[in-house]
Amino acid sequence: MTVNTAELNNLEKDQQKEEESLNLFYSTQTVIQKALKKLGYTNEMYELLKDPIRLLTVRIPVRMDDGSVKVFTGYRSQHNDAVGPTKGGVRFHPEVNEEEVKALSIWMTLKCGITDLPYGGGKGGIICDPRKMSFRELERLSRGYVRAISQIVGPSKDIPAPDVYTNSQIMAWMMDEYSRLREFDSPGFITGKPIVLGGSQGRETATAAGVTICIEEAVKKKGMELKGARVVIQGFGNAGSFLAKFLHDAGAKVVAVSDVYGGVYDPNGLDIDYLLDRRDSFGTFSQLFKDTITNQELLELECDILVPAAISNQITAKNAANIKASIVVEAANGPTTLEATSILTERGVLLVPDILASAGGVTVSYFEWVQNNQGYYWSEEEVHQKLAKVMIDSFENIYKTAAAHEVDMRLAAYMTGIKKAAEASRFRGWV
Ligand SMILES: NC(=O)C1=CN([C@@H]2O[C@H](COP(=O)(O)OP(=O)(O)OC[C@H]3O[C@@H](n4cnc5c(N)ncnc54)[C@H](O)[C@@H]3O)[C@@H](O)[C@H]2O)C=CC1
Ligand SMILES: O=C(O)CCC(=O)C(=O)O
Repeated sequence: MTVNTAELNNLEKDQQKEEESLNLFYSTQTVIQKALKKLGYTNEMYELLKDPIRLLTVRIPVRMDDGSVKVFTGYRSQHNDAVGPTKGGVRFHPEVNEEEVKALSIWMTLKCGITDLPYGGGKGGIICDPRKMSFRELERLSRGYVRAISQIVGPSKDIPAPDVYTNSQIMAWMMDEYSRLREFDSPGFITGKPIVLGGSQGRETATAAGVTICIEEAVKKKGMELKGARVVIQGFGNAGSFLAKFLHDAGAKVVAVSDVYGGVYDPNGLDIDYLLDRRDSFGTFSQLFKDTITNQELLELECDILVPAAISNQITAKNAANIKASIVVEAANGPTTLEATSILTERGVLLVPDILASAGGVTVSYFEWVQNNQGYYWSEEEVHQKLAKVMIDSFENIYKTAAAHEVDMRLAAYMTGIKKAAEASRFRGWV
């Protein structure tokens, strides 16, 4: 078969388009530009907000248990600090890269804007596979990361938190290392800590609680009932596992859940308590089962509500037409590409975007930081009531913005989220 030059050019263009749609940073910039334009800002504002103001790349030498030294690469990206200190999680994952961390830090600005928190966005990551490291190696890596980024972080500069494959133990080591460096106790340096070290009630389940509230609101908008609704969840870590529990307890039928290796499916509903009991600290359980499905099969299952709660780029132009759910709620950061967003929206699927749906985590992180600053701690009930108000108000605001501007929920969320950073930058005279 011969292919002529025009066909080759088209093939290259198609390939480029596909690559672009999977590039989180590029697609984020595209939506930021649209949102700023809709809000009437000049291109200068876009020039300021299209990139993080600061990105630090660090090399972290770690003595491994066998005596050898391994050098890890890490990042901390600070998108915009016009509103206040930057805030966002740290991810430990083999696929962490600079572009991803930059995009994630922009999304943190948007989440903080949507929920009206006094922060800009930050995010960090280390290229590593914590599943293949010992407890002590992880401790040395966590402490090394804090020493490497210590100049640009702090309780009123940039406040880290947990994200993929990091947890309250890692936050505790990081807080301890920072406190040692500064020679005073600094609980407000990081959130997502164990309760005994100044962690907040409800932070561990906050992301899932926020997603649950968004699902309740979305179900109402669609005129559906949560009780009996069939739910599929991709990912069974911090976000996915607690979400499965909350929805199961609310009477929904969780028919499938998955981890990195695959998923389990039962059209009659899964035994969520059993799965919670069997998962490990990395949100892994599926290897205990013989009869599993792939993550791709899971996304396309018959269901009413689909929640991607694992990693990015899961719903793409290739599978968006096969998604059966009428509500998709993004617990993960960046699980749906822009092309897939258009396909789902055109098909009438209600898509609740990541920067709204997963904002419960940073909201309760803010509550944790406030409690650390005032040295007075709230009950779980108080935290939950405050979180519910923030999530319901944010959902309603974005739903109304989408209707008023006749745009999808993602663009409406970007418009709402970017406004605060843009206005703060304008008042400071930066643009
Ligand atoms: N933990 C938090 O407070 C927040 C988390 N998120 C987002 O939620 C998502 C999940 O985060 P966590 O639950 O904290 O992480 P986690 O590390 O606790 O769990 C991750 C889950 O995803 C699964 N997974 C990993 N790679 C996968 C792949 N290639 N395909 C399918 N499943 C895969 C893992 O097996 C595990 O079940 C991420 O996108 C994260 O950025 C968003 C806001 C806050
Ligand atoms: O809790 C936080 O500060 C940040 C959580 C986070 O990294 C996220 O929402 O993606």
